[in-house]
Amino acid sequence: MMESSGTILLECENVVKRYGSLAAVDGMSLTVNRGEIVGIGGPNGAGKTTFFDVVTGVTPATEGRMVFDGHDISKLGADSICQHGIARTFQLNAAFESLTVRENIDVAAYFGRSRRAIPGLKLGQDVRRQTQEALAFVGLADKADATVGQLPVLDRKLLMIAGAIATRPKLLFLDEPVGGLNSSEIDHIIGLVERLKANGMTVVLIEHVMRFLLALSSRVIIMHHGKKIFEGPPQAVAEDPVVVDSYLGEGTRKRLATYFAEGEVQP
Ligand SMILES: Nc1ncnc2c1ncn2[C@@H]1O[C@H](COP(=O)(O)OP(=O)(O)OP(=O)(O)O)[C@@H](O)[C@H]1O
Repeated sequence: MMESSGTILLECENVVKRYGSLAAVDGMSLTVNRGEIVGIGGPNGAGKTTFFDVVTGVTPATEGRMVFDGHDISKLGADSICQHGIARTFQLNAAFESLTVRENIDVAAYFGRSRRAIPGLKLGQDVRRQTQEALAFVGLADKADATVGQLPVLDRKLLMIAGAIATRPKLLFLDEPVGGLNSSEIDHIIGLVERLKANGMTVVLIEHVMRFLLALSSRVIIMHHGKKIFEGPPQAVAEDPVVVDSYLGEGTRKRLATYFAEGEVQP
């Protein structure tokens, strides 16, 4: 079997990112298998977003090796990495405010999967189809002609996810996809990510909302000070004394224990 069709989609080995004397990411290794959802948690400043930035080429790694779908992407820039098939969303809304929903997704679909030497933005049928599919998938088709600046917060989150999936990625990175959302909006995004998984998407997500992280992830990683301090199934997160000490605290540990025991109380 060729490496590119094997089980492993992404392999990161000993990734380090230094900003001056600070090792924001300090020797992270991570393997992501096709079709799984991996969740990353950890306190503010743990290095989660920086890890995403390095893997998606937003900033170069100081050290380490990253292989995606059989290609060494360690030295590639963000555009090439996206064209290889990794897409991401950002913690804060990243969109062209004065363009419409459709126009924003067109831009992602146009630039996302092929190298465009002359950015003429002459949209072909393929781009239009990708945009339409992404809009329909996230449920924004009715708002395609709305200006982004007028959208409520949930729709903005959906827009970012639509932009990412319009590039037809093999791997989707979601950075705090439910930050700032209320409980029913969180449920809405849980449903959407479950549908992505059912459609074969591989997802790595960062989230502080434990209910979201634990409901979706088959494997959870907790980072602290740039390092992985825990990796295991969601049920084991709150059992880990180091995670409870450095991140969750005793109150959340108890809530999570009840959640897993009864499946009712929301952490
Ligand atoms: N461009 C940068 N220049 C200098 N330091 C940075 C830069 N980006 C991040 N850092 C630092 O790296 C560390 C890790 O930050 P990062 O944003 O990755 O943490 P995080 O785990 O994503 O936190 P949060 O949960 O608050 O989003 C922090 O100390 C941050 O101040």
